[in-house]
Amino acid sequence: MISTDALHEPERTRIAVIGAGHLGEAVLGGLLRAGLPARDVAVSALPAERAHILAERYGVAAGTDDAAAADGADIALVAVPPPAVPAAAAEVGPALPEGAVAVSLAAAVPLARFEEALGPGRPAARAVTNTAAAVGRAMTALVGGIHLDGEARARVGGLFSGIGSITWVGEEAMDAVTAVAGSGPALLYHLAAAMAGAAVDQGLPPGEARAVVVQTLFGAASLLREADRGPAELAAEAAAPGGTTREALDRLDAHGVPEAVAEAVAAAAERSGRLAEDAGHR
Ligand SMILES: NC(=O)C1=CN([C@@H]2O[C@H](COP(=O)(O)OP(=O)(O)OC[C@H]3O[C@@H](n4cnc5c(N)ncnc54)[C@H](O)[C@@H]3O)[C@@H](O)[C@H]2O)C=CC1
Ligand SMILES: O=C(O)[C@@H]1CCC=N1
Repeated sequence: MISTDALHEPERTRIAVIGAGHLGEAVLGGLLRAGLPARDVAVSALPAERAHILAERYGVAAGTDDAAAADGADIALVAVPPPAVPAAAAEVGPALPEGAVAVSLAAAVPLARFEEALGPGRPAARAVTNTAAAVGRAMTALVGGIHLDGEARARVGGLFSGIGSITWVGEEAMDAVTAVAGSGPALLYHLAAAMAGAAVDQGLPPGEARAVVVQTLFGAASLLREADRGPAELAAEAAAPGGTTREALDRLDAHGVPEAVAEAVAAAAERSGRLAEDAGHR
């Protein structure tokens, strides 16, 4: 009897991850966690030992050949360092099947440069995402290329929606988005480390301090996401007149912390612009 399983198989989306370092692995892990079958993923990573580790860890096909990973993929995610993007794209573009989409996850590299390296007519997009993809909580900003039609746009949007939230933006917003969505998690980890260290100074055991800080950040982020009030109102609600929170907020303001955060974000955005200039992309 002929098996009809194939007739009932939901449409597959085969994914290539080109360059699986910190970000590529986070996205890979998030996609698998969201239900993408490992058999539908091909990874290209350097050096060969890294590819071997990823194959063992995730049960995916992994090697060092970008074109081999892209061959047969519906969507190729290019997560190599910015200077390596043009060469990787030149391998990936010709290897992808007709209609398949290439997405650059690299900071700074303009979409037009990525499209040029992929070759003529290739549907493409640029994404800024972050390592919270690993737990399905990424923030991803997407820019669509000139050959990305509505169907392909929906496929790319759907893929990134599986690992967090998405927004489509104009490319002029990408330096700012890179500073906030890309670099932002590290700013918050930096803050978390300072808070945990301070809690230890105040007498909490390190394990306890970490657990308290993590749940506090998680709770605050969750409330911020769900409440109908913004961050200033939520801060005011937590700061009773003459109380402890007011004391702490006043100290942060006296040290210019809001200005320092603004300066840090501006520096990251400016660095994103300079990265592109240094690589001759602007
Ligand atoms: N780490 C992060 O949180 C974020 C990173 N990005 C972007 O993602 C890209 C990767 O960043 P990270 O993962 O942090 O760097 P990483 O250095 O951890 O990973 C890059 C990986 O690409 C590999 N590689 C280089 N050329 C390759 C090629 N031709 N084929 C296959 N693999 C190749 C390297 O061996 C390395 O393992 C960068 O373009 C960065 O701007 C963007 C947003 C956030
Ligand atoms: O630090 C970087 O350059 C990358 C891009 C945004 C986050 N990480």
